[in-house]
Amino acid sequence: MKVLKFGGSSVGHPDRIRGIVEILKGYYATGDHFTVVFSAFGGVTDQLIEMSELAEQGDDRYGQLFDAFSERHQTAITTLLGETALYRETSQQMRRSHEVLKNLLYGIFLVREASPRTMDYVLSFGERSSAYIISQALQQAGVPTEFLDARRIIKTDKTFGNAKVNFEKSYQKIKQHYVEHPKVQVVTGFIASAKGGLTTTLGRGGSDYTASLLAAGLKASAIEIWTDVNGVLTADPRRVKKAFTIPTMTYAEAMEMSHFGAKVIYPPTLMPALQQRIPLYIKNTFAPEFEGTKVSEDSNPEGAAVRGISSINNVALCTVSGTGMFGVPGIAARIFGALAQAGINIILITQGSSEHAISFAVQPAVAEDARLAVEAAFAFEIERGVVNTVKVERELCVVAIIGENMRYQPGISGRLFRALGQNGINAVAIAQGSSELNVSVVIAKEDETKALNALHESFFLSDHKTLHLFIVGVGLIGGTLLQQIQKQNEYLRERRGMEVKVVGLANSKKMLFDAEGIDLADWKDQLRQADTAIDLAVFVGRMRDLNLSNSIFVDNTADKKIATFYEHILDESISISTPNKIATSSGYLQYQRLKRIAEKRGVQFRYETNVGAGLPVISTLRDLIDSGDRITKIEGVLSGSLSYIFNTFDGSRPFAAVVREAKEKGFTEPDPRIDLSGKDVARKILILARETGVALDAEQVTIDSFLPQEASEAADVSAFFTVLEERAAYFEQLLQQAQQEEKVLRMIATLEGEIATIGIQAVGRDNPFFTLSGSDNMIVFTTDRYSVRPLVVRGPGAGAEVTAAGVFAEIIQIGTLS
Ligand SMILES: NC(=O)C1=CN([C@@H]2O[C@H](COP(=O)(O)OP(=O)(O)OC[C@H]3O[C@@H](n4cnc5c(N)ncnc54)[C@H](O)[C@@H]3O)[C@@H](O)[C@H]2O)C=CC1
Ligand SMILES: N[C@@H](CC=O)C(=O)O
Ligand code: NA
Repeated sequence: MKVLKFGGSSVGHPDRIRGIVEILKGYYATGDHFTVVFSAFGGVTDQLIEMSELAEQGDDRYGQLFDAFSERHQTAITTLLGETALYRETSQQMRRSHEVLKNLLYGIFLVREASPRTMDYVLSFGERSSAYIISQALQQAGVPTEFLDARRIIKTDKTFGNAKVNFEKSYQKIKQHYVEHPKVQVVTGFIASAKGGLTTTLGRGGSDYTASLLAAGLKASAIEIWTDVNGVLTADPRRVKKAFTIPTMTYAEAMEMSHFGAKVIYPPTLMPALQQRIPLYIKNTFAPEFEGTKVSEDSNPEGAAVRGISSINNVALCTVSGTGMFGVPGIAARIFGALAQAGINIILITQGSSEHAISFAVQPAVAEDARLAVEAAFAFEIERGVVNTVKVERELCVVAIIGENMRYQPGISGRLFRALGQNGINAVAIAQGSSELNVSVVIAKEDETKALNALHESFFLSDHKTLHLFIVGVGLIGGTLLQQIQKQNEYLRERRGMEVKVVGLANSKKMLFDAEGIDLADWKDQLRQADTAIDLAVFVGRMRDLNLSNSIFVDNTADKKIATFYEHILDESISISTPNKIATSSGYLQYQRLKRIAEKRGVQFRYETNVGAGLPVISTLRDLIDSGDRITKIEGVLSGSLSYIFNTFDGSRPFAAVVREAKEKGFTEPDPRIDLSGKDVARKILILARETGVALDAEQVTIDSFLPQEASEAADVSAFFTVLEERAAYFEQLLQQAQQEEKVLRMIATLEGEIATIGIQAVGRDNPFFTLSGSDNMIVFTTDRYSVRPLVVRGPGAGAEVTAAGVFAEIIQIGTLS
């Protein structure tokens, strides 16, 4: 024998009931014995409460609600039974029953009173109507059924609203009834009766309770709870989009999950069945073929350590502290005694072993009462200053990981706190029961969704991670990056288990957000049509408010302003990847501060493309230093555009034309004067110096400019090109001089000790920089270990594809680390 229960919205509408009839027909066809429990049609219990309240207040609008109630059931009968004899019988029977309810409501209206006893009777009409109608529909579908009013078999005391079951008597009646009634019994959930035939109800989760009592009384082989979701999920799917069904879990785990508000089952009411170890299946009426969740006592120590993640979304944390608490027995008893006396339920308790403070979480609504109760209990100590007044912190929530197997696996808490820490979520209080069934952490309420997602990703989807990108600047590099992401997303998803979503995008005019990810196929149109003007402060505010896990800010501009927001962004625990050199090459103190904040917040501040574009220059330098090498000299051709210009300028075209070409090819900075003046190279050698630990500032880099003075002083880019054109002969002369000596021109940067210099040099065949071509960069590291033959990094050091790819790779690295 199996006990099935259908409830909530799965009995909300005749169409859905038809689905249930189909499921039950299937059961009947297999020849298995079963009985089925129904709760009232979705929303009906609340409507009955509302009618009674109106009637009690003398408000005759209760009549309209009653009419709607009656109509709803008649419509269900018509829809389910059509024009048949059974329809007429059912409809009439229902009218007779509802007439009683109508009179009852009128009685309440007259005496202006709805006692708990009366209310239980009123509420019984919900289950009695639904179970009766469905039993008739099943009969019509060929399943021989009988409607069973559970008041006949479940006996309770007279605690109306939440009656206590007389198990012995109920089990006996259940057994007897089922022996005498071989047809499929269609049972009303939630209701029972007390001595004298008085109607009672079973309290929260009442219909589950009915099913559980039947299962225990009948020694059933299984209970199936049919609802409107795919079993118990790893997390609340409204908050965690990637939550999935937990295929098996233990009773204890199911109880923990439900305590935290996974509303699928209400285990306290399932106790009778659980005590007899009857397995429980949670299934979806809308997807009957789906396996759902099996809850049983089988635990599998080999299985996943964490089964589910849950939260309580609003708590207040009260802390009692003071010097008078250390080593004094009875303090905890007094605190919790006072709270018990005030009728306050405690959600979580923590005390550090210094015994200096005890914290407990309660519902915010009772926090003030809790404070008063404890302060009254400790009035004497508070007056003497040995116990402090109670500190109440609000706007908090509790997130918890749940699983029986946690106790077998070390490292679970480490993972928990790493996931929270990397997302900038501060743990206010921590509690873990010694059963290790759950680890609970109190955090800020605003971080709840982010925390749930971060934890879910960390424990269930370690091979499935979503990165949330906020990209500012969609020029050459930014635009190419978006193209690369769009092209590579499928590979990353399938091969690396990584989803890269661009959730914020801005150019110099507009900004655009979509937490689900902006469609990269037409980001240009979307940005053009966006109605929000770019405002960086607002952009940063939105990043914070969206509060998404694994958020990364990508600055693809050359703008100074944006760099001023970096500190704030890192402080919000958002990582940064940028090709923009402004932040790293401005004041040394700011550079240091950014690194410190990133470290403090456990996020990444990365800028590999600042030097050598996509070439691994900064990472190589870091590897050398981290592994204990000492840098003695760095020499390099660090400008892609100058490299290209000198490799291309052969006298056949004017110098200005070659510079223009370098700009068109995307090698120069948005303002090419920055490259030609040596400023860009100066920034790069400065960054390398800083990475080696030399605290240089820009003024300390000596630049030996090769530009004629008028070019250096040109007011804007167009004036600059005019000067380059006018001074064509000057550049030709530079070239000829080099050519006469069979040399080539190179802009070379050098760092030796604390001295950084930059200058143009004519180099011959014996010089390693001689052979460079295209936009090549070449960085030569001389170190203690690489002293005779230095370590060399060489390759294209500018250009859209290689630079964007460098940024993209860095984004993936950040994602892998987080
Ligand atoms: N082009 C290259 O080969 C390399 C470039 N970089 C760096 O990459 C960055 C971007 O360079 P490109 O893409 O070549 O320049 P770009 O001029 O093509 O793109 C920059 C974009 O940023 C936008 N922008 C400027 N200020 C903005 C603001 N406040 N808000 C929103 N958008 C803003 C501009 O409108 C422009 O579309 C620069 O910092 C550059 O130094 C780094 C390595 C190599
Ligand atoms: N404009 C730069 C691009 C890379 O940072 C260069 O020419 O090297
Ligand atoms: Na690089």
